[in-house]
Parts: sequence; C-alpha cells; structure tokens
Amino acid sequence: MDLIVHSSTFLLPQPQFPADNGPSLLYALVLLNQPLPKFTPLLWNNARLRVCADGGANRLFDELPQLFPDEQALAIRKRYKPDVIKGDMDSIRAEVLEFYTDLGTKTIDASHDQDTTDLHKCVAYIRDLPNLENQNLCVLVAGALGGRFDHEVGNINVLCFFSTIRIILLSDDCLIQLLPSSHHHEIHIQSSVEGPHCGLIPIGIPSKSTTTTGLQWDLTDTEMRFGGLISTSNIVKGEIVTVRSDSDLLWTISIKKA
Ligand SMILES: Nc1ncnc2c1ncn2[C@@H]1O[C@H](COP(=O)(O)OP(=O)(O)OP(=O)(O)O)[C@@H](O)[C@H]1O
Ligand SMILES: Cc1ncc(C[n+]2csc(CCO)c2C)c(N)n1
Repeated sequence: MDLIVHSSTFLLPQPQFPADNGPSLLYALVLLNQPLPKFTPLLWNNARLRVCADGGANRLFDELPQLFPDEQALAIRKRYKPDVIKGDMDSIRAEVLEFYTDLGTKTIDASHDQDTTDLHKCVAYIRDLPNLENQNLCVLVAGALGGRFDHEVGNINVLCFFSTIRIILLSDDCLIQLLPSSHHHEIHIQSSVEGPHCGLIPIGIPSKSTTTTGLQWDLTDTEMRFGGLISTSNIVKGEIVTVRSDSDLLWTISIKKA
C-alpha cells in the first residue's frame, strides 16, 4: 500500500518554507464565513489560488485590515484580492461584492444548488480547474471550526466527499484532515507550530484495526468506534507519527498560539 506524507509546512513563517522533506504541494486557500485565523496572511502568501466562500469575502474585507493596524485598510484590501468568490451569495454584503468585482475578482453565483454548502461549491471549483489537473493540490480551509455545529459537520463532510483531494480544515486552535484507509500515513510534526494534543477519530464507519507509532497512547491493531473507544486527548511524542487503518480516520492536532 502506498504512503502519503503529511507536513504542516504551510504554517511555518516564509523563510523556512518549505521545510522538511515532505511533498511539494500546490496550495489553494478557501476563506469561510467565520473569524479568520491570525495566521491567514501566512496561508495567503503560500497559496497559488485564493477563493472566498460567499460570506468569507466579508471576513476578508472586514478582518484582514485589522491584522495590519499600521496600514491603510484600502491598501490591505487591494493587496489581499481573492481570485474567486463562489457560493449561493446570500451572505456576502453588496458593498463587498462590488468592491472585489471592481478589482477584477471572478464571482460565481451558485444559488441554484441548495443541496451543497458554499465550501463544497468552492472545492468543486478548485478540483475542476484545468491547469491544476496534474499538480499535487492541497486545499487549506480557513475558519472551518468553531461556531455552528451543523456548519462544522458540513465542513468535515467535505473532507469525506472529496476524499482523494488533500483538504485541511483550520482554525486558530487546531487543524483537521482525512487519512484515507487507501494509504498508509506518515505525519511529520512541525513542533514549533503544532501539537502536542492530537486525536484520531473514525469517520463514516468504525475502524476494526488501527495501528500507530509516535503517540503517547499508540494504537496496536485497535478497534475504534463511536460508542466505544476513539482516540481523543492523545499526545504526539515523536517527530513523526505513522498511522495505518482499515477505515478512514480524521487526524486532528492542536495549533500553537504565536
Ligand atoms: N459558524 C460556522 N462554523 C463553521 N463554518 C462556517 C460557519 N459559518 C459559515 N461557515 C462556512 O462558511 C461557508 C460560507 O458561509 P455562509 O454564511 O456564506 O454560508 P450560508 O450558506 O449562508 O450558510 P447558512 O445559510 O447555513 O447560514 C459555509 O458553507 C461554511 O462552510
Ligand atoms: C436534507 C437536506 N437538509 C438540508 C438542506 C439545506 N441545505 C443544505 S446545503 C444548503 C446550502 C447552504 O448554502 C442548504 C440550504 C438540504 N438541501 N437538504
């Protein structure tokens, strides 16, 4: 079975990027309608494509200037111009839509589809871009956690729906990604910015057998299911965590305050 190497180098300050011997990835950033993480400018600079999910554009417009209090808000808004705004467009304010449209941002009104979330619509757009086809794509999602639980679960469902795309849900406090059972996984821990608290959670179906190394409470051919054992409040011990499982798992790890 093939191995996937994971490494949160996108959280490292630019001079060290890319740090270890992890894969060379092409990052796309999606901003959601939630308070933006403090490290959003870092993600922005590391991304090749920047997309706002509907009301995520309000967050960019309102909150990015607050991260640069010594600079003029207009200058910051012009510097942080999204490539695309996509969604059902019921949350973006008219002035924000007009501002970014005037700057040349592409807008896609997908209000006809009331069965998928704005994040789903944005990831589908990124997946279907022709010139990203052969690239090693990784979608970073800012503002995905905290707030309404139905939205959080909807965001996790996007990980499962697009299970062959690397997608990482981020907040100021933690990240979540899917570890598909189709591969073995090696997670290179960036201990300056993440850890030590972590979790491994079966998603969709129980896991009959999960085996890990590098954790304080390693699993050895262990069963995990809701209503039984799941691995929360675990702690990263080594620089590398390995995971192999017979079913898909969520990996979550805490993000350190700057
Ligand atoms: N409280 C939240 N917690 C987590 N994610 C959120 C939250 N609010 C919004 N999002 C994410 O941001 C995206 C865009 O948000 P927006 O408010 O524009 O969506 P919406 O379709 O108007 O939501 P709804 O109609 O359900 O309130 C959502 O698809 C979701 O992924
Ligand atoms: C069974 C079922 N439950 C909820 C919705 C509502 N819904 C799900 S995603 C979405 C778009 C949000 O931007 C909306 C309105 C539905 N369609 N089907």
